[in-house]
Amino acid sequence: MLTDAVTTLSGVGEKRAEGLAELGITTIYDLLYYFPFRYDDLKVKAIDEIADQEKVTLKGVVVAAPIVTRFGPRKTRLNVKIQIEHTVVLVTFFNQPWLQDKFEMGDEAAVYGKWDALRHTLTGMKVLATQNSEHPSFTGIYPVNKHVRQSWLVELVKQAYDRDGQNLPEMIPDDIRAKYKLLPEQAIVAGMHFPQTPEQASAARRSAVFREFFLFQLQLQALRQQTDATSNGLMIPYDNQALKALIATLPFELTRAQKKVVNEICADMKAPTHMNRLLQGDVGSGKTIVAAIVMYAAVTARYQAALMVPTEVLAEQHYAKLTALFQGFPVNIALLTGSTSTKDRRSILTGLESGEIDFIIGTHALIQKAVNYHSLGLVVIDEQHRFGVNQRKILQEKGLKPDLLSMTATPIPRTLAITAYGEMDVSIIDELPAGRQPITTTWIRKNQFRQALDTIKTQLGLGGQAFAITPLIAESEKVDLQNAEQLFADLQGELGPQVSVALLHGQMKAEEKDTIMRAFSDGEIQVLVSTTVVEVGVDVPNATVMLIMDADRFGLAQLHQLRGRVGRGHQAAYCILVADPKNEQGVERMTIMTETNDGFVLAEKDLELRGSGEIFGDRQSGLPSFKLGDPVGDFNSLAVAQQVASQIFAQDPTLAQPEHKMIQRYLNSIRQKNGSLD
Ligand SMILES: Nc1ncnc2c1ncn2[C@@H]1O[C@H](COP(=O)(O)OP(=O)(O)OP(=O)(O)O)[C@@H](O)[C@H]1O
Repeated sequence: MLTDAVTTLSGVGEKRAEGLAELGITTIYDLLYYFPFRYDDLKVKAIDEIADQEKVTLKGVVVAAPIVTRFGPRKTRLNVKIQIEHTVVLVTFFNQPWLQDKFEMGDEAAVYGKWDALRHTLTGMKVLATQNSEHPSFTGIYPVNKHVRQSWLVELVKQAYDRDGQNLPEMIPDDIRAKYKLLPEQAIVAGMHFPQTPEQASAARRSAVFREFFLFQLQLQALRQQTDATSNGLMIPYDNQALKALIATLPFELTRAQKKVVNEICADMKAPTHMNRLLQGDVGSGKTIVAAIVMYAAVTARYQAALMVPTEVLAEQHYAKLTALFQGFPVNIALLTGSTSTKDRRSILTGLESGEIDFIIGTHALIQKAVNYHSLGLVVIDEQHRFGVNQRKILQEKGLKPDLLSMTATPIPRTLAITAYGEMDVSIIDELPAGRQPITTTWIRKNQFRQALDTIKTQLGLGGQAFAITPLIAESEKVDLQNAEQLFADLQGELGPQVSVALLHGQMKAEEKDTIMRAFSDGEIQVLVSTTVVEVGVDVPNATVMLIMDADRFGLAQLHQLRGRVGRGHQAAYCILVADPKNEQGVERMTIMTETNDGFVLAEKDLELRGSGEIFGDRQSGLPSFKLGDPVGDFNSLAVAQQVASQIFAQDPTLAQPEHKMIQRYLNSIRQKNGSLD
């Protein structure tokens, strides 16, 4: 059965089951829908057919024995020459010295890698068996981990498919499937896992992407139905005088744009309709204070307000800020995250239920089953694309259908926003607070690193602080950490012991991260070396330098977010991108970063470049992330899925018709899965 555990398949022991669970696979169904993220075409090609940078397999005779050389502290290079007809090709493998044993002079070798047409060299990625007729030449590559290897996973999928592939329920109703020429489920699964040709894979992908969007849109529709059902939502009659009193205590004047959006949001909250509003504002435009003001509005009308943010670092920071802001005001604020102690948690839960706590700030800990609210009237979600629809839905159910305000720093076009999030109103903060100095962005090559050091030294001399960021390379946490540690050591060495440099990374305990962030915020730490845990929302106005290593590995939206961590005070600020881009796109991204500070311009460019699937890690794109589909590249599919899902709900609101039974069951199962997050 599809609901059986993967352990019912042969060969799945405890360790492997654990490894699979880490990948989100616990049942046969999960396994069958765990798709490759790309395909490698291992077919051997002739040299003159290969395009520059294309990934290909070359087969030839080893004509020079392999040589391993070391460079840098822990890096190696393995060179081997193979002859293909009359051409000798140099193949280089980085950091895989053990492959040396795979090459014998005079033997035939097949190597898969990336072709450099100019130099006639191949950067090797893997060595293939030369007689591999039983292995298909077109193979899927899956995200895996140390207990789950590619080849084993493929075998396991086959086993599951042979056993249960014919039992897959059809999620997409027949008429829709026929109308849009979509494959049935079994064909989707087979085509995604075992395609013979690129064409078969892309046909399967087309249907699989639609299916993914369709299921997502069904959830959006369910959420919408729920909020519509209370056709008159909450009326929050806030106390305008109290708001004015709060605003009067701020150390700055609100910008015109901030005043405008506060008015829009407050009017919406006061109206008897349900609020579903998106607040867009570029990095540093002052969204947090807007959130604080409208949350206070809810409190003055005796409702509770919740602020949900994507990381603990951010939750801590907002908590500290809001606590300071509301000193002297009758507001009881609490913080709830995954690392809140059991004792504190218990008293917070009691306080929320009794209504004693007015404001709660936290991560997705806020939607755990055990959390009950007394009178939740307003929910603010920061960087909503980091949360799933269902997580939003659960938070909604926890209150009296509270008003909802989502915040994002990424300006996405309205049609795209609506299609990706459902119908909503949009408020925009279109100006930055007065007195901000533009950030000067420069792009340097790695061998010009000295220049970056000079800027950092000068800025530290002026009393400023610096961030130094290394990218997350999802394939290996170990390498990420190594890179960050190396940069930390380099900077400490260069800047000398009188400068306090600290390292912050994703694998640290929340408490540790928090202590470091606080010390940086208080100016005790001058240089903070970090993996991208500081990317969103961190606010340290005294920081004036943002150094980003391997900047070409980031997408534009993410670079803009990172850059937005500086230039938040009155001093001039600098963003230094260090990168040796490997292709045109990388060069283009670096260049445009140096040309504009405007988030809107960058967002447009980002969407334009995304189409080609170039961007590395798009968590900052402001859009929900899908396993397969790309809301930009596959926009049409997303739009059709929305249309179809909304028609289904319009015709059959209770999903009682037989052809919608599967959909109803699916939505219920999702609900149960996420409803028990504890
Ligand atoms: N009207 C204003 N005048 C001066 N400073 C302001 C104003 N509004 C906010 N600030 C300050 O600007 C900084 C950035 O504000 P905030 O953290 O709210 O930005 P944000 O929009 O949330 O940015 P991000 O998306 O980068 O997190 C803060 O230090 C805040 O105190």
